[in-house]
Order: sequence, then C-alpha cells, then structure tokens
Amino acid sequence: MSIVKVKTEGGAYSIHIAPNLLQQVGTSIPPDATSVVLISNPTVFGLYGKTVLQSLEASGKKISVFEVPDGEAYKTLETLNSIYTFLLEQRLDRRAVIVALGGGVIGDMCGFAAATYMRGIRFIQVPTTLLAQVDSSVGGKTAVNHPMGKNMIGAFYQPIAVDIDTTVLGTLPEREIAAGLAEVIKYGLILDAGFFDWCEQNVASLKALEPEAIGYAVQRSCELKAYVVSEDEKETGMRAILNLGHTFGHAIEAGLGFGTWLHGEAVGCGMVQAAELSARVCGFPQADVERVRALVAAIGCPVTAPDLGTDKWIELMQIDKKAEGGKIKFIVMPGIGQAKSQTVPREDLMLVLKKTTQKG
Ligand SMILES: NC(=O)c1ccc[n+]([C@@H]2O[C@H](COP(=O)([O-])OP(=O)(O)OC[C@H]3O[C@@H](n4cnc5c(N)ncnc54)[C@H](O)[C@@H]3O)[C@@H](O)[C@H]2O)c1
Ligand SMILES: O=C(O)C(=O)C[C@@H](O)[C@H](O)[C@H](O)COP(=O)(O)O
Ligand SMILES: [Zn+2]
Repeated sequence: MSIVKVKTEGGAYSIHIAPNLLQQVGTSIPPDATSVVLISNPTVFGLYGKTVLQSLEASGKKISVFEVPDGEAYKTLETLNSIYTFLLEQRLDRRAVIVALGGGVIGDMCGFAAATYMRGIRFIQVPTTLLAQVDSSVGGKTAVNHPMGKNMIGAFYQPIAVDIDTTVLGTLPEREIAAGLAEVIKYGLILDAGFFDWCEQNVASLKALEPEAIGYAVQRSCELKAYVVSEDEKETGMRAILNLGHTFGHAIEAGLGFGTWLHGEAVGCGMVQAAELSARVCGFPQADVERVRALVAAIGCPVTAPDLGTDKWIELMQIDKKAEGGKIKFIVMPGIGQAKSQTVPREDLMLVLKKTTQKG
C-alpha cells in the first residue's frame, strides 16, 4: 500500500492507495465512532456496496446506508437536504462518521453534509472514479452547485481518511476515465513538467488502466495535490493553481446545464483554452499549446468549447470564486510545470474565446 500524508490546520490524514482496499475500509473507522452511515448512489452501491458493508460491519459499529440519485444534476441543496433528513431520522449524533462511497459528486456532497450536520461530524472519502481518486477526495473542498454557478455553496472541511482502491476503476465507462485523466494532466501542467512528459509517453497505458501506469498516476497526483493543500488549505494563494482550466470549464458545465459535459471533460477543454490564453498573456510557447491540445484530445476529452455566446461566457466566468471586484482571474502558465493567477486584458480573452469555441 502507498500512503500519502496531508497536513492542514483543518486536519491531518492519510491517503491510502492500494488494489482491493475496499475490503479494509472498516479499519479506517475511529474506535470512538458511535455509528457509521454509508452514503452512495445506486450505480456504485450496486457494484461495491456489499464489499464495503462487509468491511464496515467488522468494525462492530451500527451501520446505516443512504443512496442519493446518480449524477451531477443531483449535486444540489435538495439532495443535501435529503441527506440531513436521513441523518436526523437515524438519530445520528456528533460521533457518527459518514463514509462517502462514489465519485466526486458523492464525495463533495457528503463532505459538505459532514461539515454542516450538527456543525461538523467526521467523514471518510472512498473515491471510486479516477477523477475522485486523483483530485476531489483530497484537500477538503466540499460543495453543492447552485443553478447560477458551480460549487457555489460549500466549505473547506477535511476528511479523516481517504481510502483509494484502484481496482474499482475497472468498471468505469471510458468517458469517465478520460474525464479523470484531464485532472491528472493538470498536475503536470501546473507543477511537474516531467510528469506531463510521462503522461504524454504513457497515454495508451493510462487509457487502458494498466495497473502500473494508473497506480503511478494516482499516487503522483495525490502527492502533488497533498503538497498544494498542505501549503494553502483555504486557497488564499497558491492553491488557486489547482483551478487551471476551471474558469472556462465551470462556465461550460453551468452554461450547458450540469451533467451535459462531465466536469473532467470541461476541465480538459478549459485547459486548452487556458493554454491559448497563456500564450497571449505570459509567453507560453505556441508549440506547448499544441502539446496540451494533442494530449487532451489523446485522452478522449473535447478540445473545442461549445459556443455559449460571448455575453454568457463572460457572465458565467464573472461568477467564478476567484473573481475579485467583478474582475475575472485566470490560472495561466508561463511554461509547462508553472502556473500563476492573474487578470487578463479583455481583448485577449475575446480572441481566445473566438479561437477555441465551435463556430455556430
Ligand atoms: N472537491 C474537489 O476538490 C473536486 C475536484 C475535482 C472535481 N470535483 C467535483 O467532482 C465531481 C465530478 O466527479 P466524478 O467525475 O467522479 O463524477 P461522478 O461522481 O458523477 O461519477 C461519475 C459516474 O461514474 C459512476 N461511478 C463511480 N464510480 C464508479 C465505478 N467504480 N464504476 C462504474 N461507475 C462508477 C458514478 O455513479 C457516476 O455515474 C464534480 O461535481 C466536480 O465539481 C471536486
Ligand atoms: O482542490 C482544488 O482547489 C481545486 O480547485 C480542484 C478542482 O479540480 C476542483 O474541480 C474544485 O472543486 C474546483 O474548485 P472551485 O473552488 O472552483 O469550485
Ligand atoms: Zn476539477
């Protein structure tokens, strides 16, 4: 098993990474827990619920299960409220522990439920998508969407453990693998040029989920994310680089309706747009823009953005959480492996939108 440590003011915890780890999730339940609530969706619970339940039962705690509907369209305050109602009906107290079994939607929503139920109970992330294993389960960003914008209602709230079973990736649809790989590439682009090169060289093995390649990608991604969030838990500075491609990507998700494009697909395309913007505002070489475009296409994510209309693009990007005083901030790259946050001239943004969106 590989272990990656996260150390923040909000909590220190370990990320455990290993094949077949679902069978050991019960060992992450703290001895003083009064009960455990397993939250999942019908897709994931149908595949892995039994294994996780067996492992949790070994902890000797009272276990209850709650399923929420599957999909980004259900990452809402309404679904969150159904979780609160379940927790209250079960009479769960402050020493109850939530286990979030699923992708980023389940993890983000359970994290926010844990952050707010009785002002905070403990939770464990058991991420089952590639995207959740390399990104959303780590670092404590928890949230639900608002119709006006992505992840607008949430909190920074750290899990007490992250248990990653890489075997479960075997049942993921191809499109979800591509979406997860987009966030993997992101780490290379913002922090580690050597890792970006490695992703280029191993793209076929990654797409095929070859155990050695995917295991390394999960571990390296977790190491890089753990480093960033341990430096800047609440995004007062450096953590913003994890948002590369997200100002564009979140606008695509909200603009088309949550769930139309997968989050990772929107981020993949958004990183191509961010690369084009970087070429205009901070000297990112055009040859590297083409490397980003080629790799995003190679993993199977879109590289051309939908035409939302300029006014809609701007309106949606202005609501981004990085915006200050109505000014949109973008994560841009002076080079592969380097990233920073800055405002950009409107004419550069317009030219990038023109170049990267589908012509009606
Ligand atoms: N908190 C963060 O730091 C952070 C980071 C990145 C993304 N996110 C959020 O994560 C969400 C996207 O997460 P996601 O890509 O995991 O999507 P998701 O949670 O919707 O999961 C994708 C699909 O895969 C299914 N699934 C999950 N595990 C499976 C498995 N092993 N086999 C077969 N099917 C499986 C799910 O039921 C779902 O239908 C977005 O809401 C995004 O905003 C959060
Ligand atoms: O952990 C972070 O910080 C990230 O930005 C990771 C992103 O991949 C993730 O999609 C995050 O939820 C976006 O954050 P938001 O603050 O823009 O909602
Ligand atoms: Zn993301």
